[in-house]
Amino acid sequence: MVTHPLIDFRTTSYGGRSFFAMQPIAPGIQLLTCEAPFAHVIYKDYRREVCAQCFAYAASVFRSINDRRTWSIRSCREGAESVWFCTDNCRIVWESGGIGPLLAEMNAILAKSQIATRKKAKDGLRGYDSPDTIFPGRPDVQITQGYIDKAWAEAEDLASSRPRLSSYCSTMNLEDMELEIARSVTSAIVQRYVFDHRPTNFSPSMIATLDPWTAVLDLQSSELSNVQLRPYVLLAHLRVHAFLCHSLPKHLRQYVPIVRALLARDTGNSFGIWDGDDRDEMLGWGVWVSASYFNHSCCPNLKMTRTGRTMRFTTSRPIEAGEELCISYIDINQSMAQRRRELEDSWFFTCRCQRCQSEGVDEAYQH
Ligand SMILES: C[S@@+](CC[C@H](N)C(=O)[O-])C[C@H]1O[C@@H](n2cnc3c(N)ncnc32)[C@H](O)[C@@H]1O
Repeated sequence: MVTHPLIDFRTTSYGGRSFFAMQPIAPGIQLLTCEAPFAHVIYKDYRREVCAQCFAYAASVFRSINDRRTWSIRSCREGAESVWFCTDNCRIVWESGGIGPLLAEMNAILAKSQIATRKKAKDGLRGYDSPDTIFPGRPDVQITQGYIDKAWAEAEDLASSRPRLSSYCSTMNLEDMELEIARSVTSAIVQRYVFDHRPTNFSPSMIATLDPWTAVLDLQSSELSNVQLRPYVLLAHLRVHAFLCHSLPKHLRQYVPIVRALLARDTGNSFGIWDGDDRDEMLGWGVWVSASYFNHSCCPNLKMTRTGRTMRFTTSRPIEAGEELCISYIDINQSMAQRRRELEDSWFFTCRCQRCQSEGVDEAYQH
């Protein structure tokens, strides 16, 4: 990981690894830049309104002109889905990067595959939608790591037999959100493929980090907490895995073993792709790998901004030597109880930041 010379990376006593200031740092200093997400998806409803290269949102740019909501510059290649851009320059950058055009082809394959299986599902055929026939246990069992491992072992076993997989998947009615998850995972697979087949004169401008996969595996997994809190997530992930094994072409299928590791990490490490600083609309999500090492604080000292695909982290106040460098994962203008609930429900941890600790002490004192 490439970081600023003023910052150090070490383990905290309360919440895994984090960044710290090695000396006093003035406000407005940019400490980390993450070029591009390793995995990302723009939601279906926004795809014509969000530039595929820089994520500019048409409705924000043309706010004063009510009828202009979609971009008009389009890449429309045979065998690939149509993709929209805010400028010709964005289209040219996207087309020259190698990842974009391959991803558009893969997304067209996924969309076709989903339409075919959905039609059969509507015709009354059953397939992958009866989890108990494939996966061990029942929804009312206590979910342990062993339970999840067993379910994944079953899913991998299923994927190893092409006829069984085709029979299950041929009538699978993938939910819209599952397809978004599949697209996000596919963006990581495509990026990994392009990285592995990069030419010797390769320029890393479109690739998230120089060794993206090792960095992703190093991120904290929240698989168990996520599935314990929302058991339906396990089935959704297993369905996405089966769908990708079934739908992706052979040269990308070899990367499907990364699906579980990625899904285990993306919930606790992804950032929303928002329309602007006011965060009115979330257009999709992405994983900017090294940005995921910032811990949360309800009194953060860093501001996070996105310009195009790039995430930047800048000091928002004077920082002392040794101070932890934190961003906020949530809206910090909420009460302590609301903040705590949101962090526990969406991020699976109890906040131990200084503000929560002092407000917690105050609260206990009042009772
Ligand atoms: C996005 S990761 C941050 C990097 C993480 N510390 C690591 O070692 O990979 C989020 C995780 O960090 C920990 N964490 C972040 N902020 C925290 C906080 N304010 N209080 C307690 N744990 C926190 C939690 O374990 C949470 O699931």
